[in-house]
Amino acid sequence: MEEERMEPPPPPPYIHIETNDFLHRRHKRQKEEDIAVCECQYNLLDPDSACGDRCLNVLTSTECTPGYCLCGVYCKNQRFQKSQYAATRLVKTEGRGWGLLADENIMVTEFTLILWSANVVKYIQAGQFVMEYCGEVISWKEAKRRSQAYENQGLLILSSLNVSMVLVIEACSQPNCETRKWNVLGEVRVGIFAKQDIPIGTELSYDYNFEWFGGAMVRCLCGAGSCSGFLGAKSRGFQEATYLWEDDDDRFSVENVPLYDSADDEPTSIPKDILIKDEPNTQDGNNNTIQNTGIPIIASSSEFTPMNVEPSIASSNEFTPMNVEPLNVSSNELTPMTIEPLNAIPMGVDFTQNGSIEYGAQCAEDALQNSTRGVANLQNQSAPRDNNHTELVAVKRRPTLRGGKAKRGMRKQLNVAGICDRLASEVAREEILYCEEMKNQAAAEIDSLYDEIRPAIEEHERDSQDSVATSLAEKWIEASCCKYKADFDLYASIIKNLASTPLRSKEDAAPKEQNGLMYLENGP
Ligand SMILES: C[S@@+](CC[C@H](N)C(=O)[O-])C[C@H]1O[C@@H](n2cnc3c(N)ncnc32)[C@H](O)[C@@H]1O
Repeated sequence: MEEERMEPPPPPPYIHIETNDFLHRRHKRQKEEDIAVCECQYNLLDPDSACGDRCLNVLTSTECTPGYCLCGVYCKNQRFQKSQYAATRLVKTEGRGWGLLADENIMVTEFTLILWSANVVKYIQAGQFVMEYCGEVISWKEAKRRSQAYENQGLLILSSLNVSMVLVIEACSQPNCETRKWNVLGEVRVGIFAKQDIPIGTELSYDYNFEWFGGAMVRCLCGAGSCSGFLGAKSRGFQEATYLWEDDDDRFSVENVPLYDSADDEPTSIPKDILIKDEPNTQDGNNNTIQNTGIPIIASSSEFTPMNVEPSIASSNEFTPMNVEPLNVSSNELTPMTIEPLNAIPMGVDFTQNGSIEYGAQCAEDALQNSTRGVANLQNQSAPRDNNHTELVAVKRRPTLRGGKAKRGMRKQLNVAGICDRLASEVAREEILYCEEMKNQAAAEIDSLYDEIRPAIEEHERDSQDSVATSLAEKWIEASCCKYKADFDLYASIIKNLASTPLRSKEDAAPKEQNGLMYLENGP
């Protein structure tokens, strides 16, 4: 990175700017009650006393407000306001256009913060302020519009003559600088700070955290060992465009990010009195385990075949055979079943024409629909073969689109009432309906919470600087977890009961028609 001092060729004409230009709103005025006043008092013998590293404002990345800081003109915590930049100079780089060199030794100072109350000593590194990152401040909407326009043009055009020197700093995967946000007179401002000592003559760099929206892919020439090859290569857009994606590849979907060890969870939130109704458990220890070998499972119509679902650990690409243990029970008996928590994303079970079973990771609704269909199809097969029974049909996977977004639109509405209608056991129906009620409540709660936080989100999007309050974020996370848990409980309950509860006989349950579709038919 070290380059010899030489006179650079003249750069193209530009106007050097040192303030932000707000395009979508007025500049914020700091209210008096929002002014943070530190406790520093200037001591001639200790220059660091005037808002140095121990200043409460410095420690919270807030600049002191002139007229309110007791250190007056000695206050050292007004670097953005006074444009106290490090000395730099332009340099023409090899293949990367113009860059910026340190024109003085830029230092990282280390200091100690003592948290007296907890008696904890913590070291914090404070890098020297290099310069402010300033330019046009635009709304998210405008940012999206511009990125779309750049994408359409296939290139990035900096059409403005107004240039902050920061715009010349190069991208690097092992940069010597970083960006930090500071609160300056009520506005958030972004600065470039040294991450390490930078000797004079060294080129400055920081990680752009560049979001790639499409268009040209720019090869990164930073030369760092850990370089990812292209500008924006770490961004989602770039990765989606360059990785090989397959159906059901849910790498980025939120559902698949393991957040906690579910072994610590309570098994279910369904009240015990609903789960343990005193219907007899007729499981008789039948050990006729059928391994799934692709042979269709055929049972007589009077037999009810509960499924024993073993806990399975599967990635979306792995095939996990499932043990199906047939049990002979009379249609009036209920065999409750325990489903162990799955250490995997929800499994979709597709029954195909040749009787083999396909497993695939899908979203919970998809899994449920397929399981429901699978069980219905399985039961179709249970009647004698010579009576024009509906054949098992090949289940075509719906295409999974990138990012999981489009999948949402394709989800089918779950017909809980229809499923319940087919079950002979009152307890099973009650349990499923209870779970549905819980799911609806959780959905209503998250909807009303969204309405509550919408103003904060909109404000956040407008200003792109005020964080959503932690308490709101916590509420949101809690409500989301409740919603996921309620969803899971409902699906688990349906799968369990479909697998373990006798169906109502044809006489009991006339086929239900909805929107021209027959649900959960047991055959003619
Ligand atoms: C913010 S500008 C930096 C100033 C630029 N060098 C110039 O002369 O205008 C970002 C552009 O610089 C180039 N650039 C910056 N860092 C780079 C790197 N590590 N490898 C390749 N090109 C880089 C890319 O063309 C990028 O779009």
